[in-house]
Amino acid sequence: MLTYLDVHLMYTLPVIGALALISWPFLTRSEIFKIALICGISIVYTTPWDNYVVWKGGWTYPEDRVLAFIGYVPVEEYMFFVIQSTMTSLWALLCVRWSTPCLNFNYDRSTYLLIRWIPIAGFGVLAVVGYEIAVPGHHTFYTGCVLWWMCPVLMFMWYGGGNFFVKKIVSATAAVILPSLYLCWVDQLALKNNVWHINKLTSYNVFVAEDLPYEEAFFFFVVNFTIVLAGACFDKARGIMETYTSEYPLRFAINGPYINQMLRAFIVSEYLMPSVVTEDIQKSINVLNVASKSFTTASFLFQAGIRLDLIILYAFCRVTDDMIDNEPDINKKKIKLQLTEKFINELFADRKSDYDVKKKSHTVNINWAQYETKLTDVEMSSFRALTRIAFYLPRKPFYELLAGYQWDIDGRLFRNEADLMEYCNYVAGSVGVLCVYIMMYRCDDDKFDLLESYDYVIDKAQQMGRVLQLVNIARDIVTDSKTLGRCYIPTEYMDDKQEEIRILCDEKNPRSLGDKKLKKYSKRMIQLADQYQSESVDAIKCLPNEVRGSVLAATEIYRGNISAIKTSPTYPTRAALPRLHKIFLGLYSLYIKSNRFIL
Ligand SMILES: CC(C)=CCC/C(C)=C/CC/C(C)=C/CC/C(C)=C/[C@@H]1[C@@H](COP(=O)(O)OP(=O)(O)O)[C@]1(C)CC/C=C(\C)CC/C=C(\C)CCC=C(C)C
Repeated sequence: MLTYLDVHLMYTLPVIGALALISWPFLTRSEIFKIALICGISIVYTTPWDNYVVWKGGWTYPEDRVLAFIGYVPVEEYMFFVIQSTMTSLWALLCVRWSTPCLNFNYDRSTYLLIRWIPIAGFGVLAVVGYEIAVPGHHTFYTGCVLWWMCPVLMFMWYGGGNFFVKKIVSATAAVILPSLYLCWVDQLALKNNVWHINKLTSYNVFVAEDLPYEEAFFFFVVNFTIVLAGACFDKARGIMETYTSEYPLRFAINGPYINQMLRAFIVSEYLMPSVVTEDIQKSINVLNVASKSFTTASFLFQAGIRLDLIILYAFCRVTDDMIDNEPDINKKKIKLQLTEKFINELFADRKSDYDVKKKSHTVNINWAQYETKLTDVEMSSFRALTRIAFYLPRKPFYELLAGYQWDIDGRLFRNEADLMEYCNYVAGSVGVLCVYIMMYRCDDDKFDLLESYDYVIDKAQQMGRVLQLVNIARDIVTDSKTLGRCYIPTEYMDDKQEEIRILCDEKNPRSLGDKKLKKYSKRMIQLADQYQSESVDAIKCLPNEVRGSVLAATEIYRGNISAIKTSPTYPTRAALPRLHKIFLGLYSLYIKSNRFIL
C-alpha cells in the first residue's frame, strides 16, 4: 500500500537530493535565501487556502495513507509545499543562471508597459472570474479556487519581474515545464493508488491523462510558474543592484536595509535606468567572447555578480592590451599608454594609498570628452564599465599592469627567469589580485574578510596570475613572434641568443627554429608554471566558499592549454583544448577536485 509519505520518500525527496547535488556549486547564500524565502511564503500563503479547499471537499485523503492531520490537511501535504518550492527552484536555478541579468532588462518603454499591464489585467480578470466560480460543491470549484488564490500573487510579481521573465522565456519555460510534468506523473501514480482523491463533484472531470484530472495538471503548472516567476523577481532585483551600483550601493546581506533596497530594485522599471550601462556591459561580454574561449567558459561557473565584474575587468585589460599591441606606430603606442594612465589617475584620484578602497560606490570625476575623440566605441565602453566597479578595487595593480604594457612598448627582452617572472607579475599577478578583490566584494557574505591571511592570499593570487601568464607565453611563442615581433623566452634558454632573437623579433619567422626547439622552450616555461601552480593553489581555501570551486575550475581550464601543447606531436600555434573538453575539465574541477578546499 502506497502512502503519502512513501510518495515523498520514493518520488519527490530523491529528486530534490539529486538536484541539490547537481546545483550545490551554485548554491550561494543568496540562492539559499531565495529558496528559503519562496518556501516560507508558500507555507504561509498556501496553508489557509489548502485547508479551505479540503474543508469544502475539493479533495480527500484516506486516513490510512497519511501520518496525521493538522487542521484539515495531512502533514505530508505541508511537506509538499516546501518540496515543490525547493524542487522547482533548484531546477530553475540550473535552467536560468547562465545569462547575465542585465542582458534581460527591457529598456523599451512602450513594449515594457504592454508586457507589464496586459498580463496584469488578464490575471485580474481571472482572479475575479475564479472568485465567482469557486462555488463549493460545484464542478468549477477547484479551478476557481486556484485562480483566485494565485492570480493576485501573479499580478504583484508580474509588475516587477514580468518583463525580466519574458526576456528569459526559453529557460524560464523549461524551468516551469519539466517539474510540472514530473509532478503530474507522480500525482497520477498517487491517484491510481488511492493516496488521495479528487472530488468529482467539484472538478470538471476532464482528464489530461489516465486518472489525471485537468485541475491537477493546471495546479502544478500554475504553482510552478509562480515559483519560477518569484525566482525571476529576485534575480531581476539582484541584477539591478549589481548593474547599477551607484544607485543601489548596499552589498548582499540578510538584513533590513538590504531587503529594503532589494524591494526598491524589484519595483523599479528597467527602462527608467540608463541603458548605456548595459550596453557597455554587452560590449565587454563581446570582448570576452571573441578574445578568450577559456575565460568565457570559466565565467559561467561564477555567480552572476562576480561573473559580471570579472568580465568588466577582463574587457578593460583586453582592450588596453590590444590598444598597444595592435598599434604599429611606436609613438602612437606611447600616446595610448599615456591616455590609459591618465584615465587610471583620474579614476583613483581620491585614494590615499596604493591599496585604499572604498566601501560604497560614488561619483568619479572623469573628463570623458578627452577620451571620446581618441578611443573607439568598445574602448570607451570598457573604460566606462570599469568606472562603475573601480570604487572597491585598489589602484596599485592597475599601475603594475601599465608597467607591464610599458615593457611591451619598449620591446624589452628577458635575460633570465627572474625578468620573465617580473613581467608576468606586472601583467597577470596584478590581475590575480584584482580578481581576489572582486570575489571578496561581490561574494554573498558581507562579513567576509581576509584579515590574517590577506598578505598570503594576495601573494598567492599574484603567483597564480604568473602561472597563467607563463602558460599564455608558452602557448603563444609563434603568435607573439609573428604578430607582434615579440619574444618572451628568457634568452638564457637559447643556444644562439642573437640569431634566435633576430629570427623571432625581426624576421618574425618562428617556425624556422623548428618544432623541437619551440617545444623545448615551451616545456621549460610550463615546468615553471606547474611548480608555481602547486605552490599557489592551496590559497584557494582562504577565498569565500562560493568561489573556491569556480576559481580552481577557471585556472584549470586555462591550464588545460598545457595538455594541448604536450599532446601535440609538433609545436602548435595557439594550442587550445576543444570546447567540450574545457567544459568537462571545468566541471571535474568544480565538483570533484575542489572538494579538498571546501570539505
Ligand atoms: C572568469 C573570467 C571572466 C575571468 C577574467 C579574468 C581576467 C580579469 C583576466 C584578465 C585578462 C587580460 C586580458 C589581462 C591583460 C594581460 C594579459 C594578456 C594576461 C593574460 C591573460 C590571458 O588572457 P587572454 O585574453 O590572452 O586569453 P587567451 O589566452 O586568449 O584565452 C593572462 C594569462 C592573465 C590571466 C590571469 C588571471 C585570470 C589571474 C588568475 C588568478 C586568480 C583568479 C586568483 C586566484 C586566487 C588565489 C588565491 C590562488
